[in-house]
Amino acid sequence: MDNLWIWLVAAVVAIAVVIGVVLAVRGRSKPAPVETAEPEPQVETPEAVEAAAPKAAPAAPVIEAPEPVAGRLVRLRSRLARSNNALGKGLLALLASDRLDDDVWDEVEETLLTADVGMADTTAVVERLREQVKVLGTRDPEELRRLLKSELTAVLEPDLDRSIATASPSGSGPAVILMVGVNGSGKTTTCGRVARVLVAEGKTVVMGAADTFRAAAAEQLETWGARVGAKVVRRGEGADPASVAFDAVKAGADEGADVVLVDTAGRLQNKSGLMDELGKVKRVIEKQGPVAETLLVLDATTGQNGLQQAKVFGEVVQVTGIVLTKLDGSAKGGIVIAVQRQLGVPVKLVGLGEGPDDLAPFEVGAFVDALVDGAES
Ligand SMILES: Nc1nc2c(ncn2[C@@H]2O[C@H](COP(=O)(O)OP(=O)(O)OP(=O)(O)O)[C@@H](O)[C@H]2O)c(=O)[nH]1
Repeated sequence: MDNLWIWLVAAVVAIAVVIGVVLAVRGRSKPAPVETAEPEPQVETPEAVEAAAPKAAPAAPVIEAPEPVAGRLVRLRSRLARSNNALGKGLLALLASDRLDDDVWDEVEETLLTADVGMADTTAVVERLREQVKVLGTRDPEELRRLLKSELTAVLEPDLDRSIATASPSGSGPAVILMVGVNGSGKTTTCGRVARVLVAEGKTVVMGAADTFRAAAAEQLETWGARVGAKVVRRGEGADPASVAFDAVKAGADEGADVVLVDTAGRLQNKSGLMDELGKVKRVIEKQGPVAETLLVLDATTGQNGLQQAKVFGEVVQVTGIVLTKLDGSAKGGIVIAVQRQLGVPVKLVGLGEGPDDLAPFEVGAFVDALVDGAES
């Protein structure tokens, strides 16, 4: 019996040992526990950081929407009136004098001349006014105001076509608009502002930076292009302006653009060189088709001086419209009358500030109102 107990105990111990061994072996073959320790810090190079950073999509250029074009002159009237109040007020004060004698009429004439109206138109306006006042025998201020406005309106030829051509005269291909004028007059700014309006009207526009004389001009145009959503064709500084203009027109034609705006250089240090260059730009463009519009950009603050320079341009390229810039900075609104009359070309656009929407279609009625009535409505 004793032996039986000994054997039983031995058997239990043996079984326990076997089970222990089996469990120990299993335990060792278990997968190692997942390590939770922090990974070794790695040295990050700027390149690695850049590569690891999520790639941001290139920011789409923000295309700006311009203010409506219609009625801009009325909206910007205070800019005009600010510098021209003297003309209207001065004239009306004179006309309201107790006695309208020769001296007063001489003063009326002088006021118009000081406002840069120019000799021929001043004489014409004064003569007609004198006659009307005499015939009507009126001294009523409102009637005099009406007469003055009507005479100024007449010399500004309100029936001239002031639209900007946006169709090619040949009927196919883009309408090419050439921007000419002395440097600093505002050609590049005008290109950008016109493009801005055209794009907003749903037209596709290509701009050619044919002012290769001044590198900043091409950059300025490119900035405008990005803002308004218009492609800009440019070459390096000193490139042949005519070839840039040609390439811009070709790009416009290839892409089916509606309008190609060509910005040109305007330095006058070497007048004959400049004019030769301008003539060549036009000729080269015309190998692909006629120019739809040649806009002469004039700085209103240069007065009669600017007019002389403008005439030189007219001898080389056939100017079809005038853009009179910086009218906000000129106290001589009468220059509009002189420019149009002496160049025989309509003023189509006027610049009344440096802002992107400060270029207004010229409207005779709104202009004369602002000139005579000043800032009051
Ligand atoms: N106050 C005012 N400034 C204007 C107007 N139009 C243009 N300017 C400013 O005139 C300066 C010259 O304008 P640009 O467009 O560079 O002249 P540009 O004719 O292209 O000059 P170049 O490239 O040197 O031939 C800029 O500072 C414009 O902002 C305007 O109607 N009113």
